[in-house]
Amino acid sequence: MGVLEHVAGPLGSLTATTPTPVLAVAGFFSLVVLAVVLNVLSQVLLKKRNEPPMVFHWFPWIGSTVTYGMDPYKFFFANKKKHGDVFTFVLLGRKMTVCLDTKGNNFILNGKVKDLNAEEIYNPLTGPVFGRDVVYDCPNAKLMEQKKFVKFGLTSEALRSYVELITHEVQDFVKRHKAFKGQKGTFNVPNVMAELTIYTASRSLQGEEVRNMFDSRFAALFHDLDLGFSPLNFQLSWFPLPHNRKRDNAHNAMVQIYSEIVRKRRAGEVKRGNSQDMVWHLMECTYKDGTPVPDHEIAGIMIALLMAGQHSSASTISWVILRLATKPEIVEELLAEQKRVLGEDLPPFTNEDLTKLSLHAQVVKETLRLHSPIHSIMRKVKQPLVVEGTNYIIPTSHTLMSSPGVSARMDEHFPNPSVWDPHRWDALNFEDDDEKVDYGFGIISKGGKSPYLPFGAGRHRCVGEQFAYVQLQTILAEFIREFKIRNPGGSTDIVDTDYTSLFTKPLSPAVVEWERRGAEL
Ligand code: HEM
Repeated sequence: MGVLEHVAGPLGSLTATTPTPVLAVAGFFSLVVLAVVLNVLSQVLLKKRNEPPMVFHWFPWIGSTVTYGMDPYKFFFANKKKHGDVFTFVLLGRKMTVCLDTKGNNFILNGKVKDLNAEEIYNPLTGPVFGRDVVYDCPNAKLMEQKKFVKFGLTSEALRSYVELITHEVQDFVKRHKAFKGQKGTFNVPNVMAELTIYTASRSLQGEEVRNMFDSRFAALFHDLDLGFSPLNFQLSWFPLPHNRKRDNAHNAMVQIYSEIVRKRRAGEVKRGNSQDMVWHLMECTYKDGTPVPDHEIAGIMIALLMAGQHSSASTISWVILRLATKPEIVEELLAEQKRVLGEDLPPFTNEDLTKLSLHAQVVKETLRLHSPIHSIMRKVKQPLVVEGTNYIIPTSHTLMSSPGVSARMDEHFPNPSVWDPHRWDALNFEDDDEKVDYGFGIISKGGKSPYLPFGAGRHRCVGEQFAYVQLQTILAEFIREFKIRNPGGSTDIVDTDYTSLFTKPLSPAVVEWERRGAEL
C-alpha cells in the first residue's frame, strides 16, 4: 500500500461509513457564515438613529474584543477619530458605550446612583476575592461608609508613621535583595518593584502581623487570591476552574488570618503602642446605625485595600523607574531637590517634608498621566440615559465605559502628550476652580472639567490617593538616594504596556541598570 493510500484509506472509510463529522463541520461553517452575514447586515441596515454609532465588527459576540484588548488606547483614539466621543462596541457579547474626553468622564463618573451601577458589573469578579458585605457586595450607601472609614483612617499622624515604616522597608530591601548585590548591576523593574511595593504596603497600612507573615505564608495566599482577577472571571468567576478553587481557598485562609489578628488585638494579646495601621482603625469604626464593623468585613476591607493598592502602586512605581531610566538627568534633579529642601546630608524625611518635594510629586503625577493602571471604568445603565448635547439615548442593555486616560493623552489638553515631562506640571493645576462635592466619604473635587483623572471621580473615586502618593514618593526618594539608574546602553526607549491583566503594567522583562551612589556608571 502506498503512502497516499495509507492517508486516503482511513479518510475514505470515514467518509464512506460515517458522513456525520464532515457534514457537521460543513454545517458549523455555514452557521458561522450566516451569523457573520446577519451581523453585518444588522449593522448596516438596522442603525438606530438615537443610539451611538456601533464600531464595525465581523463576528457577533466577539465583536471588537480582540482589537480593544490588544491596545485599548489605540482602539479608543481610532474610533474617536471615526465616530466622535461617543460610540458603542461589542465586548464578549456586551454592548459597551464609550464616552470620552472631559464631558464623557463627567457623564459617567459623576452619574447618579439611580442611573448607573458599578456593583452589578464588578461584583461577579471582586465578590469572591474581597468577600461578603464589602465594597461591591453591598448597597452603594454602605460602600460610601466603608470608604469613609478608610479615608478618615489616613490621618496625618498615620501617614507620618507610614513614611517612617516605608523608609525602613526600602532601606532594608536595597541592602538585602539579591537584585542589588554589589556596586552595580541590572534588575527587572516590574518584578522587583512589585515585591518592594507589597512589603511597604503591608508594613504600613496592613500592620506588623501581616508584614511578618509575608515572607512565608502570605505571599503564596496573595498570589492565589490574585488569580481571581483574571479577566476571564468577568464571565466565569463562578466556574469551578482550578484557579477559582485556589482563589476560594486563599480567600478563606486570609479571612482567618485577619480574624485571628483582630481577635488577638481585642483580647489584649497584641498591644497597640504607636501603631497606626488600618486594622486598628477599622476595629474602632461604627456604621451610622451604631453597628461596629464585623470581623469578616474588616478582613474583606483589608483584602480589598491590599489588592486595589498593590497592582496600581506596583505598576506606577515601575513606570516611574522605567521613565527615569530614560532621563537620568531628572534623577539628578530629584536628588538636588532633596538636598535643597531637606539638607545636603539627606536626613530622614517626614510626610510634611514630602509635600515640599514638588518635583518628586510631579514625577509621580506625570507618570500617572501616561501610565494610569486602570484604562477602562465600567458602569451598568439602570435607566435610559440621554447624552447631553447629542440625540443619543443609551438603553439599559448597554454598559457605559469611561477612560480618563484618553483625555490625559489628548493634545488639546496636554501639548506633546506622548512626551513624559514632569516639568509640564510646574504651572499646571486643574483642581483650583473645580466644584466640590461630598458623596459620603468626605469632600472631594468633582473633576467635572479636568482632563486628568487617574484616581477617577464621583462616588467611586479612589480613597487610596493620599496613601499611594506617600508610598510612591517615599520609595522614589529613598531609591534615588541609593542608586543612579539608566537604560542599558543609555537608550531612551520605553517598554510596551501589558494590557493582558485587569490593571495595566510594563511588559516584563523591563531591565534597567543601577549603580550605588559613589561609583561611576
Ligand atoms: C497609583 C495608585 C492608584 C490609582 C491610579 C488608583 C486608581 C483608582 C481609580 C481610577 C478608581 C476608581 C474606579 C472606578 O470608578 O470604578 C479607584 C477606586 C478605589 N481605589 Fe484606587 N488607585 C490607586 C491606589 C489605591 C490604593 C493604594 C488604595 C488602597 C489603599 C486604593 C483603594 C481604592 C478604593 C477603595 C477605591 C473605591 C472603589 C469604588 O468606590 O468603587 N487605591 N482607584
